[in-house]
Amino acid sequence: MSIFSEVKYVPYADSRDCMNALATIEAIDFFFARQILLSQQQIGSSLSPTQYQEVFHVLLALSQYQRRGSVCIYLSTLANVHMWQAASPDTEIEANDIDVQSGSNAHERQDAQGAVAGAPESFVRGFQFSGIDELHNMLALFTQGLRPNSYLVLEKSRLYSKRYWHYEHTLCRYIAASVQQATIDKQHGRLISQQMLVSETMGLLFATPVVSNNIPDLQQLAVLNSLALPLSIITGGAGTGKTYTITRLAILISIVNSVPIHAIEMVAPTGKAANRMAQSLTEELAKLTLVPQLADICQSFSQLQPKTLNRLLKTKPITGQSAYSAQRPLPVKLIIVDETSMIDISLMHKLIDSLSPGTQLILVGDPNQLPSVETGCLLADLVAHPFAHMPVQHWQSLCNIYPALRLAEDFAQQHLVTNHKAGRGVVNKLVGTRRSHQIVDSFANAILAGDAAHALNIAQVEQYASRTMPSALLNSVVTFEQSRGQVQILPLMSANTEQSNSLKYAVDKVIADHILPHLFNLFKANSPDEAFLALKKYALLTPFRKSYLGTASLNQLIELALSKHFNWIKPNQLYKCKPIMILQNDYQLSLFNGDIGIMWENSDKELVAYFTVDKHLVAYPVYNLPAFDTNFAMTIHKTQGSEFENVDIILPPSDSDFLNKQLLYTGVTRAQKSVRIFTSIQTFRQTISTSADRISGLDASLSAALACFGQQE
Ligand SMILES: Nc1ncnc2c1ncn2[C@@H]1O[C@H](COP(=O)(O)OP(=O)(O)OP(=O)(O)O)[C@@H](O)[C@H]1O
Repeated sequence: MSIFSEVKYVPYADSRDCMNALATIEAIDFFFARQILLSQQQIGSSLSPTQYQEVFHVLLALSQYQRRGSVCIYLSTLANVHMWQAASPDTEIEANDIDVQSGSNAHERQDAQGAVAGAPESFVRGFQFSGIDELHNMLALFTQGLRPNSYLVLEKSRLYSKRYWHYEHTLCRYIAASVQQATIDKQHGRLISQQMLVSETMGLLFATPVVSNNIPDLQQLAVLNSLALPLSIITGGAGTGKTYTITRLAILISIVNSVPIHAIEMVAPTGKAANRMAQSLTEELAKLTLVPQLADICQSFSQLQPKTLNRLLKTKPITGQSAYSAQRPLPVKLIIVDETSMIDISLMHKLIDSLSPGTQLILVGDPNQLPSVETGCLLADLVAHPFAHMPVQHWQSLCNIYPALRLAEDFAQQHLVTNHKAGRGVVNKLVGTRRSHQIVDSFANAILAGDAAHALNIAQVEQYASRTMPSALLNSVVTFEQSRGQVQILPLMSANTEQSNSLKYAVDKVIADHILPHLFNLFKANSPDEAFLALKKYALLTPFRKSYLGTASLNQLIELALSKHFNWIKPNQLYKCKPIMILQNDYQLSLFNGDIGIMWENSDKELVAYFTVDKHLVAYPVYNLPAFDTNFAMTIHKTQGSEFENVDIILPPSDSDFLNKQLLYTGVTRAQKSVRIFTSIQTFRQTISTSADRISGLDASLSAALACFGQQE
């Protein structure tokens, strides 16, 4: 490619020029699009220079969508759209407010404000895409001209990077093969011959009947259903009894399907989640071991050590290569994966690729939580597909295995079974939290439903005077307070004071009035044990790590405020009772990214860090610790999988779709008793009307794969 032709087809001199012309585009998008265009050797053969320039913009969009977690883009989302225009002047002023006060860099500003600050409006002109037919023809011609090992795939109107297309297709083929009706029927046939064993074991595992008042117990139904399926998914919100259910399911599978303990693996995406799975497993086994007939099997199950998915696959940290693959499959018969919502498409592909034929896979998680940090939102996509629902013949097979279910026939007809031909009964949904306060649960569900009116109704909003606030950033900042079934809204600061014109004043006031009283309980602790109990009672969450209202800044502000009350507290230093969070996994020390510890003196009066490992307090010398941070405030992302009695969430305004209902739902469902959200009504409404939707082709690809296998049956 000569310099001359590059200038002709890449419409920007360099990445800076491109970023100046297109708001929210980053340098990496420019280099991605340029690389693909320039590696296209037949450039100029079938498309005009103007068309190549439009293809260049489609590639920019693909890069941007993938960077934000989508697996592909639909050309229809671009058709006739004018993208990447300048933001409105109002928004820019607001963004500048934050910039001045926080000193955050451009990237963080983008997180906090939707990446609009900086370039004057006249330069941020955006790009107008053509209609769908033109776009489709252009991309079809362009991808046809690509070399066979090219980076792009156009399938129908979905444009993928080849890697993601491959992951999605492999996954859909695996799923379709696993849930073929013939496979399911065969399993049911086998289980019917073991009816007695299933029935007796269920009676030992569960204290209540499988059907009461003609309504099935959803946990037991999930267990019976999953027993027969090569692939099943168990979903539910926090505290709906997922671990309770999978512990019993694993025992039942082990007994009925004759799976030895060494052929069972329990895994989670992070070390912290695996640790938590281990704790819940231990608790459930302790209860079951009281049933004499189950004591032996519980004893064997206590040897199970939940681990991270990468640990199971023996993935090398630097190369990312796993020891297990299609060539060397995992010697495992049953794999239960917890916190599946956090798993990205590439890790899931790795797991699927390394399964031995006949391995039973059970995916567990809450599809409404934040999607994975990397690409895709697999669990939510799978749950939304019609294959989730149970076909009539599947329900009847279950009733044959477990005749007691027939008492729930009417319920099943109304709520469970479907006539949809794609239905395979793969998803088992648990409902009703057994842990959180009912009002927290209702509030979280209203957030999820995007129902601002209902959520605000639950919160009993009182709005405060806002005329003294300086900008949209501050002018309706309020506090929602919700405790023990009550929800209040309190003013962030008293109105009509000179000082209220400052964000710093507002945040200091929230810290002094609302956050410190909770933290004082931590500093009353007389031992690390008591300190850990205090940490379970309260957590302060924010969406961001950087920016003025991010964890780094809040931790500093809180330390400063605390140092005025306790003269031995020195900001940025270690001191007794300081909470810390581990930032990277250390398998040897059994410390994992997201683990929370507390600084305390040991018997030699040295300051050491205490962590709870396998339910025991373990002291670590500070010099031995992996990277860690102060932890008075933590990001919502880091608290996924943790729970606290009372939770405060700081929700600053943002134009970015980074603030969305899944993020807020995840934060709110960390609370067992009460949650307060420091925000404005406007930001609250905007957050819950925004969804963290990521684009994938899973729905279409899975339907096509199911249809393909259906024809073979
Ligand atoms: N059917 C049941 N009968 C009695 N107790 C139950 C039942 N189901 C769940 N529990 C209890 O409710 C609590 C929450 O259950 P569990 O930990 O299984 O929920 P979870 O959905 O895994 O929660 P999380 O999303 O936080 O991981 C546990 O103490 C568990 O023992």
